[in-house]
Amino acid sequence: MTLNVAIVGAGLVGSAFIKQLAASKLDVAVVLIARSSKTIVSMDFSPLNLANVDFSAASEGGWTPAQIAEFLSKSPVPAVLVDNTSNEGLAQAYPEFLAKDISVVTPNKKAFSSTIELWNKLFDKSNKALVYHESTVGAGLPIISTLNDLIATGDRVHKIEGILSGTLSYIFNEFGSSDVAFSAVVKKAKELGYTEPDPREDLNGLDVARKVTILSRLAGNLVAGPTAFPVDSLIPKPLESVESVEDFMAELPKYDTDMAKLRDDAKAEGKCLRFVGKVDLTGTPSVKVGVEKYDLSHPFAALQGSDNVIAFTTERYPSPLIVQGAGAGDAVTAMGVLADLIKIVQRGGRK
Ligand SMILES: NC(=O)C1=CN([C@@H]2O[C@H](COP(=O)(O)OP(=O)(O)OC[C@H]3O[C@@H](n4cnc5c(N)ncnc54)[C@H](OP(=O)(O)O)[C@@H]3O)[C@@H](O)[C@H]2O)C=CC1
Ligand SMILES: N[C@@H](CC=O)C(=O)O
Ligand code: NA
Repeated sequence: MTLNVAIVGAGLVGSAFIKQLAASKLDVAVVLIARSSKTIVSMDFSPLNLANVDFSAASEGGWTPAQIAEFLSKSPVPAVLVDNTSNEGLAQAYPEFLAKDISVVTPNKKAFSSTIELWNKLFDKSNKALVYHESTVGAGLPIISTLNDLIATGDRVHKIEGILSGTLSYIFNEFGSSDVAFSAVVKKAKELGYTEPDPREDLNGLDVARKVTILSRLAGNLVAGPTAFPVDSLIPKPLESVESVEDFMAELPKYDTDMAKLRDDAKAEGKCLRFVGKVDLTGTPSVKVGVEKYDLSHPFAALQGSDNVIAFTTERYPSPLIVQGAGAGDAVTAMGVLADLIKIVQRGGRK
């Protein structure tokens, strides 16, 4: 076996990742699979059987990030943490893994949009372990790799602009093109697996703000974090203090007419609504996230389903380089995570 892998998180993305990994026959041994309260582990590093992941047989009790890092540090071959959770604590612990030469692959945006101090630790040149996070922006679409390649080869980014949320793309595509209620489309986006575990993180703009923070930082503009620039929220004011997701979803239909008015006003102008993120580095750097109106002839108006579209305007690409396609969903997100793991295997698990 070339590498030992711990998979933390076996929800929508994690389960799809396990299926794709099993089918890929990649030369790795999965030695730990964890959910929040159950952990399956092979203490002697013999490979777990991915065709039969049975949490019912696992003993109760989740492992802490420190326990997982300690276990992987004993691996006789290079080890990789695949974090398929949206957990903040695990994200904050990546430096502990990197310090033990354990590589990290993840679709979890939390670490990369956290403090600059954490960002610097993740990308410290002295780390021997590797960090790949393609699915943190645009799911499996080649956005992080494209931006990294542009920069590594000496291009200069002028602007990055796009629709970066699969959930909000789906909502505005569906809601904008029919008379369906806003709350019904939000519910459907959740059922389709596009939303964050808590869909309010999509609706309040924070998920897009996290992605824009990551893109801005990779382009060299080290914004302090996702709350350091203007972000529009689609959460009705009276629902901001609602505690549970269930109560929030139950209350949302009361505000359908407000959202319908926004849509109908845009329609009356011959326009449509889109939720966009922008990084502009042409003068004083600026970053923003919010709802904008677009002419129906604009490429952003013609998206389908959960499509994302990202336009990079650079010195070499004054007519922007555009990446477009499904930007959320279990299979397309897992594909980005697996492609990252394959890169780590190809590099032998170390820099
Ligand atoms: N869904 C999508 O389209 C996309 C998702 N992502 C990202 O992928 C990640 C996963 O999303 P998704 O699969 O939809 O989320 P889910 O809620 O379906 O799954 C999350 C999984 O993480 C587990 N988990 C949470 N906390 C811990 C912990 N402390 N220790 C161990 N396991 C834990 C949960 O355990 P349990 O099963 O016990 O609840 C669950 O299995 C998120 O970071 C999301 O932002 C990125 C791009 C697109
Ligand atoms: N909730 C996110 C999932 C991918 O990052 C989205 O809708 O884009
Ligand atoms: Na991506």
